[in-house]
Amino acid sequence: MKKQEFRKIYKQKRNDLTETQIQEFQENIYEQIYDLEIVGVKNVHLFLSLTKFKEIDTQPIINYFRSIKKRIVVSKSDLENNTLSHFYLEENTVLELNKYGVPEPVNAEQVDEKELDLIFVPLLISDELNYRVGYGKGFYDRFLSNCKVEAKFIGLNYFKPIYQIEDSNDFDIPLHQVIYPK
Ligand SMILES: Nc1nc2c(c(=O)[nH]1)N(C=O)[C@@H](CNc1ccc(C(=O)N[C@@H](CCC(=O)O)C(=O)O)cc1)CN2
Ligand SMILES: Nc1ncnc2c1ncn2[C@@H]1O[C@H](COP(=O)(O)OP(=O)(O)OP(=O)(O)O)[C@@H](O)[C@H]1O
Repeated sequence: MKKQEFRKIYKQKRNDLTETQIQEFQENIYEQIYDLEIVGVKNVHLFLSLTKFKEIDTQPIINYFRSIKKRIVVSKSDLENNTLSHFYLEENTVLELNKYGVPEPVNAEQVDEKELDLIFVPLLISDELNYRVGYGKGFYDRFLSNCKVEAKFIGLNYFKPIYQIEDSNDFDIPLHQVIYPK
């Protein structure tokens, strides 16, 4: 199957999850994150959840990394070019919803991609080679292609990877790992 079909199916599957399933899946995902090896990690990039699409709530992950003194970085979308720029998220950073409903920082210090050590990536579905399907604008493919080679990309999903996305292309950057409920 191709990206477009997977996108439709997994948007629907996510939408169909019950609140109880979501709670249970999230707890399992958080536990796996708390067990990650994070030697040498200073700056952790996270997405701020789009609640209308029932994305995994990243706030507990943010709280965890803060508690162990990592700095949190989040993005702002440029909707003309489908690119992201990145900013430190502090306790007092003001957030505003963009056109898509993604919370974004308004008064924050910018961070270069090359400063990021660990990047959590939103996705609808991934495959056994860790290629991903997102909402189809290529934001993360552009972003990850500018990160340093030592940076680690970890996808977060409620669903187990499928065998293969048939139409992955040269722009698609495979993730190093995908965390899903086990
Ligand atoms: N939390 C979060 N932030 C993120 C992403 C993400 O997947 N999750 N993105 C990951 O790349 C980028 C935003 N990408 C998005 C792309 C499309 C839509 C969206 O609402 N699409 C509509 C169609 C709108 C249109 O085509 O104009 C839809 O799918 O119904 C939302 C976010 C950057 N920030
Ligand atoms: N590095 C890049 N430079 C130019 N175009 C790109 C780049 N990466 C992706 N694109 C283009 O962006 C479009 C969307 O890509 P794709 O379908 O892989 O999105 P996605 O990974 O599902 O979405 P997202 O990353 O926003 O979650 C495609 O037309 C692709 O060719």
